[in-house]
Amino acid sequence: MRYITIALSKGRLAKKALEIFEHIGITCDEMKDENTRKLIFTNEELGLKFFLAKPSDVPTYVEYGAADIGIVGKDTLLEEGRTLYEVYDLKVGNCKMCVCGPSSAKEKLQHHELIRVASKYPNIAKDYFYNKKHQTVEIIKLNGSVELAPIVGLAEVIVDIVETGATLRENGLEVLEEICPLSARVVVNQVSMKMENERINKILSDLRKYMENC
Ligand SMILES: Nc1ncnc2c1ncn2[C@@H]1O[C@H](COP(=O)(O)OP(=O)(O)OP(=O)(O)O)[C@@H](O)[C@H]1O
Ligand SMILES: O=P(O)(O)OC[C@H]1O[C@H](OP(=O)(O)OP(=O)(O)O)[C@H](O)[C@@H]1O
Repeated sequence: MRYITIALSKGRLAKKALEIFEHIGITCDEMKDENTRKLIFTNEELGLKFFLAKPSDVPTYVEYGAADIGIVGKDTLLEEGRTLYEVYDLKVGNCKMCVCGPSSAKEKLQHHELIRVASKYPNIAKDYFYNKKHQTVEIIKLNGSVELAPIVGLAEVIVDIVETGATLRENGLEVLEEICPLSARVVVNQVSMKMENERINKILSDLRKYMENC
């Protein structure tokens, strides 16, 4: 029997995803060992393989069929723009994508001034400013600690994830505009959905039943 392969996003979402899979009888104890350097894990009994990948790579593995199913944040899906089926909202990892900055940047946004926008998510930032707001801005790609950008004068505002708001508060920044809500999604390779329909649909319907009873 062919294995069904599931790609999980390393970091925040992996633990939450593994917990949900455990509730529907899909376990992978080996993967919980935080000291392991192993990259791929097999549950022979269930005919499943799991692997952990960098969140931004999960949609790539799923689009190419190296993984049949993926668990990934909506932010990553929007940013990567891959061709796959987004089938289910797991309603965990809830946060939102926002334009943030010091309160002094509010007016610049309102007056559509030519500002610099720093983000780990340049495509989301472009889509928001160019297509939704019809505002010309300069987008600067960063890889983390994006809140630094307005503090040190690299950009007037940032486009980033806000969950509790603590990072913004502690750095004298605030949400200036909300772009969209985010959460973890289940995605499926388009060919696998047809070729392995029965087995994939069983996993999806078990997930759905569990989530409905939460
Ligand atoms: N407070 C939060 N900050 C960032 N991401 C969050 C938060 N809450 C939930 N998420 C979700 O978790 C995912 C990111 O997880 P995590 O922060 O562990 O990875 P990362 O550090 O962004 O990965 P990378 O190594 O690619 O930079 C996001 O894609 C998002 O969907
Ligand atoms: O609203 P909060 O609860 O403070 O969470 C939001 C912060 O968490 C994330 O950063 P992360 O910890 O992933 O580090 P990074 O900036 O290096 O990506 C995100 O980019 C924000 O900075």
